[in-house]
Parts: sequence; structure tokens; C-alpha cells
Amino acid sequence: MPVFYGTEIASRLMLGTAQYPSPAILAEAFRRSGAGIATVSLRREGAGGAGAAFWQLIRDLGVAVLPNTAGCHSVREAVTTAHMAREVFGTDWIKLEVIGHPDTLQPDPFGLVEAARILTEEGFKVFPYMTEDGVLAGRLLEAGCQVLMPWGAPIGTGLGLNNRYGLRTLRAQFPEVPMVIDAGLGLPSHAAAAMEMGFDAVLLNTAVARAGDPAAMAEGFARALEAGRLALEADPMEPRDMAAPSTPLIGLAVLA
Ligand SMILES: CC(=O)[C@@H](O)[C@H](O)COP(=O)(O)O
Repeated sequence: MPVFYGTEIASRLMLGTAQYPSPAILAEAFRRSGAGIATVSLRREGAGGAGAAFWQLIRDLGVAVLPNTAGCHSVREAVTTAHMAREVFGTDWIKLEVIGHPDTLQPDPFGLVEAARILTEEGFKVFPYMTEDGVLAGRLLEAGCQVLMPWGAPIGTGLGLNNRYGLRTLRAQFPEVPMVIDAGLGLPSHAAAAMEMGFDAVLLNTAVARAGDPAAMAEGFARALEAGRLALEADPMEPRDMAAPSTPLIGLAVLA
């Protein structure tokens, strides 16, 4: 199972907590999937009222909490949000989002590295939401990140693994670094593919929360992750261009 900053997590599935039809359905999705981490936006939180009820719901899930800086578009905003999240959620883990473009929600690589450096120097354990760029990965590791979270596709699109070549290259470049595919997954098969490529976990929200039956979809993702991981560990065959008969040729019927 994946180890993030020295903590072993019981599942390869990390789920977001937004957009569910109801709190009960959110809780059921976590229960059926066995997800090990819930990512929570500070923007959902408040000091009391609905915020407090939501926080209690998350506590009751019994999973590790990964606060995020979702919706932050500058270094300052992300760092301030991380400070507040540490206080509210009582953890130094932070999923760092510094959004660079309002339409694609693509991470801002420059702001991300700067914010990551500031936060790791302050003792945060940073999980940076990034593109699949290998140079950026190197800079984030230099900045002190010990986990990387490359995107599958833009947030909320459900497109899956948009750049498989880039993701494969990134995985091969840093084989020892725990990596989580974050965002853009739409189907369990996308999660299975991420496992087959050697990624350690996936984080998703929209595909589950917006499904007709979120709890069933969450379970579907959990099963796909297991299947994909099993396939990776089973040492899959190499694909080849030329056909090769899988049935022996000897013993063929001879027609006179
Ligand atoms: C909840 C969260 O952290 C999102 O910003 C995350 O990246 C998930 O993206 P999807 O909703 O596309 O799964």
C-alpha cells in the first residue's frame, strides 16, 4: 500500500468530498470504496453551523484527511489557505493547488514551486497538484515535496489519462517517488490504467460524486484499482506489432 510522508495508507483510492447529492451518499461512497484519504476544501469549512456539521461527517468517516487549496490562483492565496487549513483540520498535510488558468484549471508551475518551497520550509507535507512535466517534478522534489500528484486530465472533465506518454515518462524518471494521479478521471478503467502504469494511488471527486449512483461508482473505482495493481504485479506481457498464434500449430486437421 502507498506510503506518504512515512504514513502507510490502507487504500489506493483518495476521494474528494464535494458535489455529492447528500452527506449520507458521501458517507456511503466512502464506506463502499474503502477510500483511505478524504480531501477537503477549506472553502467548505466554517467555524460553526454547516461547516461544523460537515467536519463532523468527515471525522466520522475514520479516514485520513488531506486538506486542499482548491480554487487558489496565487502563491499568497494558497499559502494563506494552507495556514488556515492546518489550524482548522489539525494536520500538516496539504494538497497544494495553485491554479494557473481559469478555463483549463491547469496548475501554475511557477507558483506551485514557489508555494511548495515556502510551505515545506514551514514544516508542511506538501502534495502538489501538477502537470505531468518531468522538469517541474524535479523542481518540486528539490523544494522538499516527497509526493507528486500529476493530473490525468483537467479537473472535472472525466477525460481520463490525457497524456499517457508523458505520464509514463514521469513515472520512469522518478521510480521511487510516490505518485498519485489527481483529477480528470471519469471511469474505473482510467484508474486501472493508472495502476498498470505503476502509479501508487488516484484522487478523484467528480466521477463519483456526479455519477447516478455515487456509492456504486466509488466501489467500481476501488475494484478497478485492485485489478490494475494486480495486473502490474503479475508482470504483464509486452505488446507486439506482429500477430503470434496463441494455439499450437501441430495437430491441425489436414483436409485432403
Ligand atoms: C477535490 C479535488 O481536490 C479536486 O480538485 C481534484 O483534483 C479532483 O478532480 P476531479 O473532480 O476531476 O476528480
